[in-house]
Amino acid sequence: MNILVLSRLKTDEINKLEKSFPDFSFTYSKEKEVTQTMIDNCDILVGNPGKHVELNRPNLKAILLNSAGSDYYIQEGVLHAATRLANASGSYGKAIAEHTIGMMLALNKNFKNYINNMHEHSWKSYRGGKEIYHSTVIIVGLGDLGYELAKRLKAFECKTIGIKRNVSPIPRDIDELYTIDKLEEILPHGDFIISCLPQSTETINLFNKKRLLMMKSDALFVNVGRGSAVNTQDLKEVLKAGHLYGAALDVIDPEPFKTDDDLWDFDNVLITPHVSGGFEWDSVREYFTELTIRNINHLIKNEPLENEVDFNTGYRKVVKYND
Ligand SMILES: NC(=O)C1=CN([C@@H]2O[C@H](COP(=O)(O)OP(=O)(O)OC[C@H]3O[C@@H](n4cnc5c(N)ncnc54)[C@H](O)[C@@H]3O)[C@@H](O)[C@H]2O)C=CC1
Ligand SMILES: O=C(O)C(=O)[C@H](O)COP(=O)(O)O
Repeated sequence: MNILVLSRLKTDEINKLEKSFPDFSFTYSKEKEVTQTMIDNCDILVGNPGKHVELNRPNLKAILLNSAGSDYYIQEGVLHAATRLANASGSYGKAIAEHTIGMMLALNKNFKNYINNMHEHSWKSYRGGKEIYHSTVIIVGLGDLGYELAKRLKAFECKTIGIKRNVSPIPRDIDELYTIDKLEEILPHGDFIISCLPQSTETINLFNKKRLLMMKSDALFVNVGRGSAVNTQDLKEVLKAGHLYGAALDVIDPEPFKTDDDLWDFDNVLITPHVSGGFEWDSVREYFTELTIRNINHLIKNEPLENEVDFNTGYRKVVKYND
């Protein structure tokens, strides 16, 4: 079996992977440097190849993506019908929970202003702010990202409300769980609304003007899922009208975000360039390496893959929480 690895693993993780499958041959490449010959000679692809190579090839038994999102790969004709697809959900929650709490605090506690003021050596203070303590946090798209966040928000004594597509048993650290049809009923109750939604036909533009205005006028909106869930123009209009405490966006539509857009200049907005989860974080690489080993073993035994992507919904068939 030939395994082509594009993911940015470190030496220890590569050794672990190779030791688990001593009879297999491993090839490594950077995502952008992968060639068609490499693709055509491999059985299992680990990572996310770019659009410059043709993936609709019968030799590809499986692609084990290193992203949780699989938006591109599920499109009609991108993969051969025989190719199985798994995503990397479970890998990113811990890193993204820290980033999300960091963004919340940066806006709530005026850190964004204080950092700006340091450039001017200014002692100016701000009286306003917003506490996370005892607040109600609504997590829309409750999967790995949302659950790892909820777990950490319990240290702030928050009430956590999860919203997902299908009903399931209520996970620990989630106080209330609703399906997406209840979104409009729930939105007015949140002090913080966190979108962890995948991109799908159902989620594109979900946060439009009407739903943004349903949020409390001092709610903080955070997006760490996919930018397409939020109508950027509507968000700008709502913020300009003085509604919402602010917005923290690690993902935004479009990406990269236009340099001349005035949203960059809003005092109550924090934008990070889609960096909350990444392979520089140990937690991400560690989980992903173990997941990859488990999935190659599943392939050998012809078993269903962990995180196998459902081509209809665009995310994994079974959502598991990692505790
Ligand atoms: N900012 C970043 O760097 C990253 C962003 N992501 C994005 O976050 C998404 C979520 O990742 P995970 O939590 O790992 O996925 P997951 O598969 O663990 O959870 C996704 C959750 O979203 C819910 N969902 C899907 N469609 C929905 C809908 N229409 N309405 C309500 N809920 C819906 C599902 O029920 C599921 O519980 C990924 O698909 C990816 O697009 C993931 C990793 C990194
Ligand atoms: O896993 C995801 O989904 C993400 O957003 C990653 O952190 C980055 O994914 P790509 O931008 O490489 O698809």
